[in-house]
Amino acid sequence: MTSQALPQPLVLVVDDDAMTRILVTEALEPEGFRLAEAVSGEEAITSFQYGAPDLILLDVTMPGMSGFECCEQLRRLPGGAHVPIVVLTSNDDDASIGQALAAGASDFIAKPMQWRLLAHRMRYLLRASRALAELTRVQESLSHAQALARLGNWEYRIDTGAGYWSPQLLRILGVAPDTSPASFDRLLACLPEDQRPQLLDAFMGLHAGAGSYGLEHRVLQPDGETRIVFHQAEAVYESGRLALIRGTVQDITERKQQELRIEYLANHDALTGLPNRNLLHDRISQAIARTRRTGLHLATLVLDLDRFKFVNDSYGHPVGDALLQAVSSRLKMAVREGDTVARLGGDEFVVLLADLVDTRTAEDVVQKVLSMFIEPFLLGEHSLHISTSIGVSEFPADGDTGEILLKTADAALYSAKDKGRNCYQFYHPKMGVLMEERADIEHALHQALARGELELHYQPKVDLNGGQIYGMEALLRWRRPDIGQVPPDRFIPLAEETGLIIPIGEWVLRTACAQLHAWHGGGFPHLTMAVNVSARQFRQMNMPDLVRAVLADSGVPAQCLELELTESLLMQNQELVVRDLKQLKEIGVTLSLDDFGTGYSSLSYLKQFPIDVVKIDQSFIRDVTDSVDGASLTKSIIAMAKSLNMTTIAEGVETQGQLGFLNTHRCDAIQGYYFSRPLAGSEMGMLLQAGTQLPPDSCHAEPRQRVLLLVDDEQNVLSALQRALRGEGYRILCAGTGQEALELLAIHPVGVIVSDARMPEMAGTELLRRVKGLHPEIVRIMLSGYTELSSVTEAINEGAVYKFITKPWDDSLLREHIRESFRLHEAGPQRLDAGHDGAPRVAMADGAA
Ligand SMILES: Nc1nc2c(ncn2[C@@H]2O[C@H](COP(=O)(O)O[C@H]3[C@@H](O)[C@H](n4cnc5c(=O)[nH]c(N)nc54)O[C@@H]3COP(=O)(O)O)[C@@H](O)[C@H]2O)c(=O)[nH]1
Repeated sequence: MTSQALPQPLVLVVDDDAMTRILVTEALEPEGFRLAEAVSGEEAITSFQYGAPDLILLDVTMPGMSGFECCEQLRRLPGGAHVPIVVLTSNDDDASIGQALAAGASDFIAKPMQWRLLAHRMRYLLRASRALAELTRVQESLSHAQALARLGNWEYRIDTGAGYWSPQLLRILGVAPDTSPASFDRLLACLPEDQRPQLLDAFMGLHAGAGSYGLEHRVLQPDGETRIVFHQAEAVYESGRLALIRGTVQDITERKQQELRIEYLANHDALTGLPNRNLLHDRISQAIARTRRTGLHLATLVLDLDRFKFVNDSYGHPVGDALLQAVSSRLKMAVREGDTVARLGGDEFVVLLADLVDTRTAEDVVQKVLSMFIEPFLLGEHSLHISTSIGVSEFPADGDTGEILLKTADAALYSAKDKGRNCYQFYHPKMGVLMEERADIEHALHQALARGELELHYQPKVDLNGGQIYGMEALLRWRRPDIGQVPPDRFIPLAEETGLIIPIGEWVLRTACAQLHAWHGGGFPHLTMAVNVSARQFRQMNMPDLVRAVLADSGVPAQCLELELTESLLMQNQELVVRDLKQLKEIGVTLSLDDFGTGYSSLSYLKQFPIDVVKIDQSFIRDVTDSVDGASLTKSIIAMAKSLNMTTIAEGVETQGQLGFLNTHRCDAIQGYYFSRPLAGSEMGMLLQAGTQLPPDSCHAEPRQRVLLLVDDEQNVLSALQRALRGEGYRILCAGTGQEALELLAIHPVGVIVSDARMPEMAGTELLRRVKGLHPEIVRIMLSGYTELSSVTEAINEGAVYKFITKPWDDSLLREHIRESFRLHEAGPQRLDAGHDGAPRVAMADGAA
């Protein structure tokens, strides 16, 4: 801003002498000043409060209030501290000058005044006053800024040794303002001892020619508090010589603490406080570097808790978290101070063992780590037995970087898990190949379903009460192009891990039900289909909803679908599992427990679940003929299952001896290579058509009860037939109409039907035609008088009627024909069809053929 732009300055002239006031006015007004007048000190005070003059000319000798007193009062008024006050004194009155300056005057002018110079003097004073005001403002604002930035500054003059510390620096150092010299030594003394050499070196560096320094250090305040500061200083040269060193000290404690917290969080696991993956990688790199130098050994242990998921699911996440914390404490106890225990996430921990004398020591520590899991973990009211599996890799044999060491230890962990729980495994190169294979399978599995590479095979289940196939188990197969069949054990766990089990599991259920529906329609209406559902699959899918939808879409009756569940499934979150299993039972499906005996559950534990069938695991069956344990365990499973109203099926039956054992001990059914391996759908169809069954001497002594259906609209005929057949051991069902007969056939495993020819609504011929279509395996016998022979002949020729018995019948012949028909039925469908092409099949049961 230029001087012209400034408003005209207002000068207050305070003098009891009118002449002086006039002369001042005449000297200043033409020079651009405005003038105000006061004739006394009192008037000057009032005038100042109202007029806010820019400058005051004050006579010292006035009646009433003296100029000195007036000056003092003006200084105390708001806005009066900085206004320039020029006192008018006599030329030789040195005492008054001193007194006026002491009273706060800014300057003095001796009378008589040089009027010509007065305006210049006034302007100069005003400029000086403004500069002073600006300087004060800048100082205040700097002081505020320094306080805000927690930034103090200091100066040190080399020639005089004089120094200056700003108030903010004093605050940072925790030092009260005092008269002690603001020397560099005193500043140095504010640092903790261990950090003083660092600052001293930097300071000496300035003396030696370095232009500046900047360093971070701590200061120790007298009350013991430590602050962290960023300290900068520079050398100032005058005439080529070092004259001054000045510096700033900024308190960065809070920022530093935040940085440290952020750094901590970035490097540690929040739940356990253990180093995380980030920090672990650093530690491994350091350990590798040290091992290279020392020639000692380094081992990396990767641990995974066994059944941690089960703990989380069953007891909830707070218990899971507490378990992880307890595990981290035990792991720290198992290793030395310098070793690292880290958590990579979930239930995966890493222990880094550095400076080992040899591999044996690593093995000893691994054993020690395992032993840390012997005692149960006490978490609130829970006492949990938890074990861990450990994979171990060593530097440099198994990898020369942290990444590779973790990868190889991971491969070893997989192998340890494969071996079973609670064990460890050192890395071997062939495990790396397995890991790569795993990654490859995972990649290909993503496309397998869409590319139609999955298929189902079916393994028959055979009823030991008669030896017939009553159902089958669907077993998933993956035919990888160029590679061939991948066993389900190799890809189902991966499908579970990746979530692919959801679409794959649905595909299995739909495909199995569609195939079953086709077989039902193809003459095997009582077949059942078992589908495997793993624990993870059950958890990830809404099984009741899916089963409802698939049954509705496929048209398969619920009773014909069986779900094979695993024990681990029942050990999951019990409430939810029981709820879903109950829903499945309401739908009507059969629930069976797969691989029974391999898990932890006892049969009595199973009572709480709505399980219908127990599948005895093949590991027991393998031993039944040559191991007392295998035999007695299998016998007790069969006995206990029966006592709980569950049926039993033995899986993995491979030999006649095993079959004989199971038959003798009344196992209900068998499945295994002895009868048939899992077959492709078409092969299974052929096996069904062939009516393959176990030889009668391999089955229970009494064959399955024969079911006979009698159909006649006359009750007395039905009664007479029942009387004639009493004692034959049949289960006899009776129907009064064709419709009623069809309904009974849908529900019961009827082997032979005997129907009257002449009935209202549906004639016997029509009924047997329909039975042929719906249940071709049932042997159909017509009961009729000679008069209906012509209509019956047609049905006979169509194959709808297998035998024709005339009324009135001969009881003993009737019994013989029906026995023969049952034998035919039990021989299987191909025997029934054998008589189709021209062979005589009409028998006259009254003696007529
Ligand atoms: N969740 C799903 N799991 C499935 C599905 N399909 C199969 N599986 C499970 O994979 C495991 C391995 O199955 P697989 O290789 O098919 O082996 C089965 C039979 O082939 C085999 N078996 C049958 N009889 C014998 C025999 O006499 N000896 C012998 N050594 N092995 C035999 O046993 C397996 C049958 O297992 P199980 O289910 O326990 O009855 C297996 O755990 C399958 O459950 C699927 O669609 N979903």
